[in-house]
Amino acid sequence: MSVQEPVLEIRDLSLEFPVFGGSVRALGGVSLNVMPGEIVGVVGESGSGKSVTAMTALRLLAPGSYRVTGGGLRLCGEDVLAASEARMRQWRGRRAAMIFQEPMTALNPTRRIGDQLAGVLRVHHRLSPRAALARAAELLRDMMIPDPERTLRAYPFELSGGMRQRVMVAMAFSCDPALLIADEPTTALDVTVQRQVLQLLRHRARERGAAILFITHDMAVVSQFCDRVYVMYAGTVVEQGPTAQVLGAPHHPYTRGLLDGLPERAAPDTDLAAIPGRVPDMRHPPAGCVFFDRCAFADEACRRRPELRAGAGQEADIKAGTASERRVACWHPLVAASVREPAVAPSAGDAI
Ligand SMILES: Nc1ncnc2c1ncn2[C@@H]1O[C@H](COP(=O)(O)OP(=O)(O)OP(=O)(O)O)[C@@H](O)[C@H]1O
Repeated sequence: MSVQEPVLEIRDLSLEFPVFGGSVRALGGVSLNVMPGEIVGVVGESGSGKSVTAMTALRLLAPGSYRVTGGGLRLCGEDVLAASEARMRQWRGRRAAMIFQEPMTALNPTRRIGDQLAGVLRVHHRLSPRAALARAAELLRDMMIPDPERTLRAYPFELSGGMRQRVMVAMAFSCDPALLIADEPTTALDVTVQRQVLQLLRHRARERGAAILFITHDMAVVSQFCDRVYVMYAGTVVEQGPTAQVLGAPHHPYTRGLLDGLPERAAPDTDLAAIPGRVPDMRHPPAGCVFFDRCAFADEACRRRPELRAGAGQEADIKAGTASERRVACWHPLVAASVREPAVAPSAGDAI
């Protein structure tokens, strides 16, 4: 793999789940890439397709439960959809490792932490039991776990949520992957512990030169943690770009809606803004803009599907090569639309 090649490259991926009487379109032409060492966020409400994107990168969805209807993806330059299952087993952990939200479901409750961590190390690095345990202790120390030897002797239920998540991160790093895929890794933790785990995760990734694909519904976490961000809605990317640009001046009304829901953006003593309406039923995906039903600026033009393109004022940046893939899928991006009145006033009673 060359230095310039993405560790993960998803191109126009469409995927559906067959369900009784039809199918659910989970992804409708998603393109996304992660360069070596980058921390890339994927943010959106529940049901927007974040987890399906993450799971597909490692082909972790149950075989036979889904259909890829278009596009493809490459991990470290090689085709994930065409790879054999034996090849995928080699890639999982080594090329990309997954960190899940709830470590209790990923860790075996009946085995000590040391056995589980050393087990992974022995398989992947062919270490002796003694050397594997020593390496496991080192990995825990790297994650700032006090008294690693004691933690190695513990069962998962004996550890706090924050410690279990640190163990999961240590395990994810055990095979030195080029990419970590973290699906809501700290959602179950309180804010202080969440921050500690994220800082450690980022520090370790930077140290090892690993990239992170970070799945979350939390814009605040994206702003603290990610270099670039993809905003997903109803199985599509509606906006993408460097985090500071996207969060500093969102072009898509949906991104703006997510940001307006942040506590620090709300005026004191007011309710948090919520985006009116609900995500479309993806058994019958909308033909035009996926955000049509909930968008205050939607008009007749929006009955056609907008492609991802450079936002208003970006053309010069693109020519100069400084646009860093800033894109928005909207017929009325907010830079232009902010001077207009909404076409339809959102109904407050419909808030989710
Ligand atoms: N096994 C499945 N069968 C049918 N539909 C599914 C299945 N898994 C996911 N979906 C559908 O695919 C779409 C995308 O789901 P996905 O889990 O990726 O969303 P998400 O953004 O990760 O949401 P959350 O934050 O709640 O996990 C949703 O419409 C979901 O209902």
